[in-house]
Amino acid sequence: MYLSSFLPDPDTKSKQQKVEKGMDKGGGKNTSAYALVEGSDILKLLKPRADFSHKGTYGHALIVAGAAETMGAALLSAKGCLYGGAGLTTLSIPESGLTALNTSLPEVMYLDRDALGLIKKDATDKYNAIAIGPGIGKDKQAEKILEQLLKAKRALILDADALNILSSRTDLLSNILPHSILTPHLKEFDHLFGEHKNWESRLETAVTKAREMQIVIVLKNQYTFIIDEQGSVFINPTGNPAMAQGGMGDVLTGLITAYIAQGHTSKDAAVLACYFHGKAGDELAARYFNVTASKIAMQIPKTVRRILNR
Ligand SMILES: NC(=O)C1=CN([C@@H]2O[C@H](COP(=O)(O)OP(=O)(O)OC[C@H]3O[C@@H](n4cnc5c(N)ncnc54)[C@H](OP(=O)(O)O)[C@@H]3O)[C@@H](O)[C@H]2O)[C@@H](O)CC1
Ligand SMILES: Nc1ncnc2c1ncn2[C@@H]1O[C@H](COP(=O)(O)OP(=O)(O)O)[C@@H](O)[C@H]1O
Repeated sequence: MYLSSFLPDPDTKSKQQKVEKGMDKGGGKNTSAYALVEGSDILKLLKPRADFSHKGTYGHALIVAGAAETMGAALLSAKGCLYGGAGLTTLSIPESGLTALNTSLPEVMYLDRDALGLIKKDATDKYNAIAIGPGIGKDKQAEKILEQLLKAKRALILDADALNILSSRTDLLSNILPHSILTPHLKEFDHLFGEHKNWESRLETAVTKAREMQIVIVLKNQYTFIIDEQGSVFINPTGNPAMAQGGMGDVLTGLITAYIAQGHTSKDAAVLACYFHGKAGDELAARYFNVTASKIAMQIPKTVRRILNR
């Protein structure tokens, strides 16, 4: 299989560039080999729910998201995290969203925005994973929250408006810690790292930036590319156009956060989340013409169970 099969550009130089099957064959330090994620890779990464385990075993995730008009993005991320199996999920939203949170997701806890300043360095507080971005907006207040979290010197999952803020505050990029995960779609990526004429050059930049910053980049599209800290590129084959609806990325962010909370590395968390997100969408698309983001989140435990039972 060739790289061009996974790119929307009809005419790309890399037509003859081979994509290997199986994650173990990912590109090394100085190569740009592409590896296709397969179900067998996912089975190797999944951690079973162990006997005698409890909520503490599966980590505590914190998601900083939402604003008055985009509270839905926060709720969808929290839903992704909850259904992704985090032991505990806490959502930091504006207080105006509390009733919506308590009525729609009673399992999820709330953290006041003012308490974000208490997040400690080096994971010495109770959160095993921290995500910021879905629906937080791009105003000064959102910028301040992002700056504050970056100061805590923790690896973060950065999505949506957090990426938009970084595009206009590029000085903050140097505060992103190694093993952080950036989840841009095409436009967010180009705003952040410059305009690209085609996907091949966009991918090259993603590889360079992931290596330079020692981060994981989840470059979202029909086939999402996951680029790890060494610049290895993993292509996610799951997902379909029935999933092209708002809020889908918010759920993905919650899922990634759930897998980090459960102790996976940044690359593995991103690979697992993208695979299951798309696979849930594929299962639903067999029955529904289009699938909503909420439905994807709720399908995740069934999808994971099915794959484990294979
Ligand atoms: N319920 C809620 O509260 C929801 C809240 N949300 C939250 O709101 C915030 C802003 O989100 P947003 O959708 O307004 O802006 P953003 O995602 O930057 O898109 C802007 C434009 O970019 C383009 N574009 C996007 N994807 C593309 C792609 N893959 N490939 C190519 N182009 C692509 C497309 O432009 P077009 O192609 O239509 O010209 C699109 O119109 C953010 O924080 C998010 O989390 C949403 O999640 C929805 C549910
Ligand atoms: N046609 C498609 N095929 C497969 N996956 C898709 C398709 N359209 C969207 N998605 C997935 O949905 C998500 C969209 O993310 P994003 O653009 O950030 O959405 P939002 O901001 O509305 O939450 C990505 O994970 C992307 O891979």
